[in-house]
Amino acid sequence: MVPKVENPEFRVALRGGALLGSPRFNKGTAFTVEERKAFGLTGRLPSRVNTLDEQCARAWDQLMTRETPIRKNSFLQSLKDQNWVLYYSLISKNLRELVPIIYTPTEAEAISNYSHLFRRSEGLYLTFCDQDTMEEDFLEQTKGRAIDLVVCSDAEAILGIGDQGVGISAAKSAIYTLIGHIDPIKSLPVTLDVGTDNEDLLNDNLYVGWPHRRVRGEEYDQFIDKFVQLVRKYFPHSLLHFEDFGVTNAQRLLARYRDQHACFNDDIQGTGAVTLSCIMAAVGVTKSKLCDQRFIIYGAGSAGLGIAHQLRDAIVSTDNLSPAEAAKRFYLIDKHGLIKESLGSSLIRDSLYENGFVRPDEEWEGAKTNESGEVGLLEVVKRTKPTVLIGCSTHAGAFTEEVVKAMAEGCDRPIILPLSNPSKLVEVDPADANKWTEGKALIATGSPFPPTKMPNGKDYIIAECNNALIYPGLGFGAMICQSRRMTDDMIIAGARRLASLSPALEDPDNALLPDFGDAPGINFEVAVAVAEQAIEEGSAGVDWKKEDVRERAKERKWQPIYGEYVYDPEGEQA
Ligand SMILES: NC(=O)C1=CN([C@@H]2O[C@H](COP(=O)(O)OP(=O)(O)OC[C@H]3O[C@@H](n4cnc5c(N)ncnc54)[C@H](O)[C@@H]3O)[C@@H](O)[C@H]2O)C=CC1
Ligand SMILES: CC(=O)C(=O)O
Ligand SMILES: [Mg+2]
Repeated sequence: MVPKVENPEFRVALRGGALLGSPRFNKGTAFTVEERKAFGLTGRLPSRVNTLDEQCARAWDQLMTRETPIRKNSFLQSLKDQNWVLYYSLISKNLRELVPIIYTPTEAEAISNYSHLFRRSEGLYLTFCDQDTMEEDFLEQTKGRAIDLVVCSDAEAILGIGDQGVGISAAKSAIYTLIGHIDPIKSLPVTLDVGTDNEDLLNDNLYVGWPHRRVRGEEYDQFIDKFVQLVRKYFPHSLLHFEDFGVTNAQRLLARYRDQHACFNDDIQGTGAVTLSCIMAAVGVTKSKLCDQRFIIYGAGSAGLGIAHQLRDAIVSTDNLSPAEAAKRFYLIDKHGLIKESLGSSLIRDSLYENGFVRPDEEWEGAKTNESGEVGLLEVVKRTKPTVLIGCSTHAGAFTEEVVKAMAEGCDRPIILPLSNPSKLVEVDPADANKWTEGKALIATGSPFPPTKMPNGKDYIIAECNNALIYPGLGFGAMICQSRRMTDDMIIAGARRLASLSPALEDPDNALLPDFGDAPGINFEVAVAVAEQAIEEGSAGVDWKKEDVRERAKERKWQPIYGEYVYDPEGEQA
């Protein structure tokens, strides 16, 4: 049954302790007197019946007694384990304050301590050594559930903190619910545990994942394929979201499966989309065009590749350039310096080469290099005079004063996006970038940062250019219209809609992207744009019409409010 937005009614088969132990159905002290009688709860609860608002007030007070972000994160995790409606309601009412607690930056700390903070399992764990029972395990966990969304990770490249063995899917799933209105019972976070190469975890007796080196090659591919085929078989209309895979697997898996199923790689496509929106807003402020920009992308992994492709495609479609011409505007840098022809071959560099992103050697003759012949960021900045500098390298502090000042010499309003997460890995603190450019830089970051002061004393709000500002809407849009694919045009439609809602379009001194506090409404608009595009290109379900999208999307929104329960031994159980 799809709950309606107001007063959803559920037929529930659970009673007593089992009902209080179900985070989906538990209401705690908000069970009404009638429900307490019908479900055997009268003796299990204190007398007073609370409203959801009262419960939120109590939970907020308790949360505030936890002094550090990580303790707040643990408290909220426990709340999620107990009562979904209360958890999502509390965070929805305080999005700006609490998203940084359950997502970047605090979630990075929680994931790196996953085994030590572990209390209760969440979602589906598929472990390489148990793959003989993969189908049984999959069915057991999804029994009776109409899954619309599967969020999976093999945890090889979590945020900027690398191989963590286990983690992230549940946090990304929660953001889908908070910002994208997706019913949590329809969303399945999946941990694909293929081992870890993280020595600290392998040597940790409390490590809860599979204590084995990462499985790679053919065996890895077969394991992932077995999982993807289960998703396709049992939930053919679901969206399959890949998160924080290592860059090679991220790229390969997306290419392999995106024509078979609605697949989405958040680090590649979600980051590409939100960065495109941010830069569209910034070029609106500078009154220039996308094709007028010179882009340096510092970090050529999943995020860097996704950003380069998304920007290049947008230049092609907006400014009518050929892909090869558009690619000439980009300078990509990885940990071996500027990616130019003589840097040597790798799967990633080869694919960059095919797409025209590798710079010709002759262009760099005479450039200053290090002893290994690599051309570093400062030299690239000095020689190319970029208008846009994007960081997705995990290299904290890489955008030094010298780099930022060199950039500011070459353009009036440098667009500087240090996107690495969590906050401690940011390529430049926005306050420094603002100071070194005398307030001229247009800045957005991957994790939240406080506003900085403009020379005129006004606050400059640092937009959060994080894929979480767009992936929930992209996903919701694809899901509601049962799109068989997540196409590039659907993603661009979502990115354009987000860009059109930028506060900087009305006031050039305002943030480049909307505030996270407004993310649910913004993502609803993104979802509508995505579904409209899916219908236009024939990817959506047959009964979808563009003019109905908005109303139908509204009906599908999940809200954190308590339903009314009727006891029914044949009813829902989890
Ligand atoms: N704001 C957002 O929405 C997103 C931010 N990110 C962040 O971007 C960062 C990178 O993530 P992924 O692309 O997934 O990682 P990745 O491991 O796929 O790529 C990292 C890239 O940075 C390069 N790199 C590493 N150290 C470097 C150094 N010292 N100098 C120059 N280049 C260096 C590597 O060669 C590689 O090309 C992470 O901090 C991640 O949290 C990733 C996805 C979304
Ligand atoms: C935001 C995100 O997906 C990352 O940092 O990996
Ligand atoms: Mg990620």
